[in-house]
Amino acid sequence: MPSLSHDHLELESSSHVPETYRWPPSHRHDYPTTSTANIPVVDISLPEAASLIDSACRSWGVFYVTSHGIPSHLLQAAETQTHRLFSLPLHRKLLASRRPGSISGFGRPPLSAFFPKLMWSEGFTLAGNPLNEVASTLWPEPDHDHDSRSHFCELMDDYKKSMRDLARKLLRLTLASIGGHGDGEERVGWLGLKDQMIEALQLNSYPPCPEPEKAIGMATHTDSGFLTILHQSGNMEGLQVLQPNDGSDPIQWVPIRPMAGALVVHVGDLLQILSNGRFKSVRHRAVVSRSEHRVSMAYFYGPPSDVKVGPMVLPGQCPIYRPTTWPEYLEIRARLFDGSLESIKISHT
Ligand SMILES: O=C(O)CCC(=O)C(=O)O
Ligand SMILES: [Fe+2]
Repeated sequence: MPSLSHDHLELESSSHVPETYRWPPSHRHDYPTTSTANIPVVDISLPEAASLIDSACRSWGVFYVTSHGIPSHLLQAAETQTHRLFSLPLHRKLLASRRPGSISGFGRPPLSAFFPKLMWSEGFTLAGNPLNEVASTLWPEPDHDHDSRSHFCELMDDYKKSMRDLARKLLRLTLASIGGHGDGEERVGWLGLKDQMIEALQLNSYPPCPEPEKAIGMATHTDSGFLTILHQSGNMEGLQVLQPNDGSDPIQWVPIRPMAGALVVHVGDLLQILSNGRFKSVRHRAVVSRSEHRVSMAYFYGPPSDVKVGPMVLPGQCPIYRPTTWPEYLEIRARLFDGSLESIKISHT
């Protein structure tokens, strides 16, 4: 496989999509794309927010959240920082490359390993490592880069804190509807382990593509944690979700367009496990544009690393998944990818 730097040069300078990025039509057009669909919108200030979330997680596995309390200037400033990071020279970004076995750093998304072609994107994962360590790699000159560094750290810190609070609120509302009679939260001791919940911030950059119909920004996948909160560049399409097949509608790709004042929330695999299959993790992907440079910021939220997540079941129900920790589940995904949830199903025959 060509080196990342070589790929990147191709990405930046090409007037066509090189072979290594050219996806077979069967991958890109596996299902038709629709232009309209009623993606649920949940105003979390409403008294009925928990039941709206329950319905959204059961039907779509994705929803827009409004009244989330995160100021638009913070979202905008974090987006600007993301653009700044990706516009750094390649050699700087490569200094912060993801090391083997690590989640953090610059590079292709780990899910690349499961696809025969490369994706038209760059990613940067901020997970666990101190922000100033990352920032001093990207902006190494102590005097000249001091402001860039501290600005980046302050903003990303604020952004992560706001996302953490929102994710916690959303998870509480979600738990109210599983495990019976609103007692979900008391039945999961780990939600009290506030500081040990695991988070990761994934910054994605999708440069303009000369032949967008031949490339894919991010291939079809589900997210692995409980919830993902996604902010995307305003007025730029890219994210699509696969409409779940409820037997009546055909399976189709549905664009999740940016909505002013709203963030996008995805149900991840661990929430599907926790809810014993009541909620479905949403399959999604990102497509690219001929003229626009889109960025997105995905905040992943999950349990403390040593907590086994198993189904919360009502009396008389059987658990359909065996308990797993997030790191164990990531190991399974690294081997089986799409088959991971199926592989931890309990057979009751
Ligand atoms: O860029 C997007 O809209 C999707 C990003 C995504 O799915 C991810 O980072 O897991
Ligand atoms: Fe995702």
